[in-house]
Amino acid sequence: MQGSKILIVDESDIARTQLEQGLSDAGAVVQTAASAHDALALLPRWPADLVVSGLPWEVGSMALCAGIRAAARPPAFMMLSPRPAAPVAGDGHDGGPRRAEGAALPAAVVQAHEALGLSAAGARRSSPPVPDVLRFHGMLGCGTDMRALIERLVRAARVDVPVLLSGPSGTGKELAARAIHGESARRKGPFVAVNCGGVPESLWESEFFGYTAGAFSGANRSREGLFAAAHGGTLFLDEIGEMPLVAQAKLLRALEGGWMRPVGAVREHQVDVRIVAATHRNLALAAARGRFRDDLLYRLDVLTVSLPGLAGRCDDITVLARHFLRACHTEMGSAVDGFETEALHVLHGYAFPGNVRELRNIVQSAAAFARGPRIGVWDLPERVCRPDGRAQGPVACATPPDQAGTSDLVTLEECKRAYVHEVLRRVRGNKRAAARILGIERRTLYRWLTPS
Ligand SMILES: Nc1ncnc2c1ncn2[C@@H]1O[C@H](COP(=O)(O)OP(=O)(O)OP(=O)(O)O)[C@@H](O)[C@H]1O
Repeated sequence: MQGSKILIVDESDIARTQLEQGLSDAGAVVQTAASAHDALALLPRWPADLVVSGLPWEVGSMALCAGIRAAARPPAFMMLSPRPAAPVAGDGHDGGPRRAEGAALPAAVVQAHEALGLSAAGARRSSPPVPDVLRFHGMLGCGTDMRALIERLVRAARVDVPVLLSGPSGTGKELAARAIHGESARRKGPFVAVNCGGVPESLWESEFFGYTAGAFSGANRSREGLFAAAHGGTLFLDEIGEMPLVAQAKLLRALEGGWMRPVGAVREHQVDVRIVAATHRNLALAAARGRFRDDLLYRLDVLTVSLPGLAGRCDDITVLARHFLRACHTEMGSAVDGFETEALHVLHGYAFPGNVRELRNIVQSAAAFARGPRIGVWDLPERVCRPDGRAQGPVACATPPDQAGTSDLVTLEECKRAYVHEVLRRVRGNKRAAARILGIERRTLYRWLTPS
């Protein structure tokens, strides 16, 4: 029932209200109509998973049923048996099917809904469709951008020259480097990764080139460096923009022909290593400012592959969120098995400054704290729902300079949505309580929550 879209059609206000409240409490998203005509007018705009009709067969239900069957994607149809006539003294049972009344009516619909196996279908239909998923050496995504990225990585893997991966933090640069290695002729050789920003300048040479016994005090034994460890394979230099200038000069020498000399050694060794480097910085700008060597940049910048930020890539967000949730099943034993449509909607609008890594963390935390079987808006971290967490759309990017300082302002509609989500989050998804706080009817809240 959770997330299923149900349209109730009944001429009686009382019956509609009873059903609406009972089914909403059971987790369904409910709309109502008083006649077959109104219902058929609503359905193209609001595709329901199930239509529940309390109209008599000849006066309404037959027309409704015929209209639904003509739809491109007909919802399931459930007809309530006729309302009992006014009781007649001494008439205990008329022999026909008895219609549940009062609180028993919604419960009977929920039961029938489940018996008909509509739950899963309903939930599936109310979520966005799953786009075709592309997988490449542990990378997931969909659409033309992902296809183009895979093609570029495959082409980069085929030629044995340095590759420079650029993109904001958490976009999958290390994953892409592993993919290039795994797809290349060097795949049987080692893949050695190092974060250049994490190696102190004083240790750089011994870390990368190794040292001989007695090269310095404490060097009792010789030790091979990262270049030697990557011989025959790929050396991944993450955050190369953070490398000290002195180290850059030494790296350049090693890249020219693969020659390097361990600290304390007399002779140079030649190693066969392919370099894949990554950065979140603009290296050309860093070079222009004298913080990165031009000649090293030219040497590295033979093939470049840029990885895009996650914000606004709705299909990828859906695919990745589901992928990380599946991982939570296996790694954390989480029983949460999906997302409320609205939660995905909120994720689609979030700016994701930490990109895919942040999405993974958000899903893990939501799965750990979720109260229901599916992740709802109220399970997402607060920052994701706040207006200042929203991705800046093309309109904001196009803000003219004389309006500088206003690009973080959102529309009234965005502000309303964010506030509604915040209220829902605080009341842990209780829509009755949220509607009370917002001062609106529950059906208005449902309408706001239904993506147009
Ligand atoms: N396309 C993707 N499919 C699946 N997982 C991904 C994808 N992109 C990134 N990830 C996951 O996101 C996390 C961050 O990825 P990764 O470390 O490769 O990013 P990065 O760009 O190298 O980050 P940084 O610049 O901070 O080092 C990892 O857990 C990675 O598995």
